[in-house]
Amino acid sequence: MAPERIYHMNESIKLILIVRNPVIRTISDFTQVHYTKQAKNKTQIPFASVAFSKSGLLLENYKPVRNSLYSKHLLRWLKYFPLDQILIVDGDHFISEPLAELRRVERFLHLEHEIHSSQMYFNRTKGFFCFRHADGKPPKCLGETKGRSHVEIGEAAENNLRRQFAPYNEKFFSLIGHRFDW
Ligand SMILES: Nc1ncnc2c1ncn2[C@@H]1O[C@H](COP(=O)(O)OS(=O)(=O)O)[C@@H](OP(=O)(O)O)[C@H]1O
Repeated sequence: MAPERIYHMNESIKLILIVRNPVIRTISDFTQVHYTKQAKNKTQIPFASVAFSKSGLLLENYKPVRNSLYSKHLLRWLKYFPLDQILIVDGDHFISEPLAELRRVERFLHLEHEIHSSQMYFNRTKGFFCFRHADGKPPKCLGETKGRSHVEIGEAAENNLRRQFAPYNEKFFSLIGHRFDW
């Protein structure tokens, strides 16, 4: 639905897709669900019971899982847009070297380099890079719901996720002509 609508709005639009290791993305999403439930005093459900069937199969419709099946989503966009209109940003690399990924975004959009290395600094308390405005305004980190410690889902669940994401990852790599170390 969305790709078709956007295509009709502007078929030469440039799209940016940010991805990270889908296992970590799923746990990150589940962590978000966990804290939202906690804030509402709702019962927490263990990861394995919502993400896997009784026999251990990945439940592809569980949102944190579904949104991490990149090949499925990308295929829908590729029906309307060629790959060279889509920039794939490496979200894991963005965490450790944000400026390098931001430069790629600037190049893709044919923008001048507006962000300088002096504006990105590592905030030890946050454990992530934060941003200094050029005009001397106070520096800005992302909010406290970004970059929290993840809920422990256990090694077996992580391995199960890794194994069942693998074919989707392979499909994604072949669609984009590039591999990630997931
Ligand atoms: N500089 C900086 N500061 C804080 N967080 C950073 C930063 N760069 C990347 N990230 C990662 O961004 C993740 C949150 O982005 P999301 O796309 O999940 O946000 S959103 O909830 O969809 O709005 C968030 O995921 P979690 O660590 O799981 O919270 C971060 O790992």
